[in-house]
Amino acid sequence: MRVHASIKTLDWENAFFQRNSAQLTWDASATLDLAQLDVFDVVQAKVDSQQTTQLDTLQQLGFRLVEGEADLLLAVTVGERQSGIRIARPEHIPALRTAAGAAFAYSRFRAPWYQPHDSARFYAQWIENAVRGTFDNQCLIAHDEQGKLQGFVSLRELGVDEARIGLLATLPTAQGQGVGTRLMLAALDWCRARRRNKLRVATQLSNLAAMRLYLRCGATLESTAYWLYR
Ligand SMILES: CC(=O)SCCNC(=O)CCNC(=O)[C@H](O)C(C)(C)COP(=O)(O)OP(=O)(O)OC[C@H]1O[C@@H](n2cnc3c(N)ncnc32)[C@H](O)[C@@H]1OP(=O)(O)O
Ligand SMILES: Cc1cn([C@H]2C[C@H](O)[C@@H](COP(=O)(O)OP(=O)(O)O[C@H]3O[C@H](C)[C@H](N)[C@H](O)[C@H]3O)O2)c(=O)[nH]c1=O
Repeated sequence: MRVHASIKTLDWENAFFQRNSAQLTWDASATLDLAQLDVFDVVQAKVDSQQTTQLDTLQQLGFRLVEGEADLLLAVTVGERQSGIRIARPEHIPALRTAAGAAFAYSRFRAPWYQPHDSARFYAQWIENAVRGTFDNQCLIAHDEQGKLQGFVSLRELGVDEARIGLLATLPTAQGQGVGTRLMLAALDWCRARRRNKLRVATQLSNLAAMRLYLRCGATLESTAYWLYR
C-alpha cells in the first residue's frame, strides 16, 4: 500500500507525557515508510470528516477512532467590557490547575493511549502556561461579587487578525448561570481590543454543552474532523 503522508515527532507532548509519539500528516509529495509507524508508541492523525478515502486508509493501517472534533469560527463584530472578569495572575494558578484538571472530561489524551491521569495533568499545565503567557497568551477568569472563581478562558493570537480560544470552562457549581456566555463575550472583547476580527474555537463532537454555547454566541461550524491513533 502506498500512502502519501509524512510523520512528525511531537516533541512537546513526548517530553510531557513521557511517550514516544508522532503525528501523521497528508503530503502528496511524500511516500510514507510504513515501518516508521512501528517506531512510535502512538501515531496520531487528524482527518477532515469529508476525507473518507483517508479514513479508510488509516483504518487499513490499524488506526482506531479516538474522538471527533468540531472547529468553529466567530466574527468579532462586537465586544464590550464584561463585569466580573479579570486577567489571571500567578496567585490564581493553584485554583486554576485544580479546576482545569477536573473540567475536561472529553479528551483525546485518554486511555488506552495515555495514562488515566494524563489528561487532567495536561489541561492543568495548559492553563498554568496560559497564565504565564506561554502557548496561549493570556488567561481571563470570571469571578463572583466575593471574588470567588467561577470559570476561565485562555486565548492565543494567531497570524495578524485572528485569535483562538485554548481552554474554556465554568466550575460545576457556577454552571447554567450565564458564566460561559460571559467568558465568550470577554473573549470577543479581548479580540476587539487587539484588532482581531476572527475568533476560532474547537471542541469535541461529544461536547454538546460547549457546542450549544458557541453556536448561541454566534459561532458558525467551519469543519469537523476525526482523530485516529495507532
Ligand atoms: C475550547 C474548549 O475548552 S471546549 C471545552 C468546553 N469546556 C468544557 O467542556 C468544560 C466543562 N463544561 C463547562 O465548563 C460548561 O458546561 C460550559 C463552559 C460548556 C458551559 O458553561 P455555563 O457557564 O454552564 O454556560 P451558560 O450558563 O452560559 O449556558 C449554559 C446553559 O445555561 C443556560 N443559562 C444561562 N444563563 C442562565 C440563567 N441565568 N438561568 C437559567 N439558565 C441559564 C443557557 O441557556 C444554557 O442552556 P443550554 O446549554 O441548555 O442551551
Ligand atoms: C499546553 C501546551 C500544549 N502543547 C501542544 C500539545 C498538543 O500537541 C497541542 C494541543 O493539541 P489540541 O489538539 O489543541 O489538544 P486537545 O485535543 O486537548 O484540545 C481540544 O480540546 C480542548 C478541550 C480545547 N477545546 C482545545 O481548544 C481543543 O483544541 O499543543 C504545546 O505545544 N505547548 C503547551 O504548552
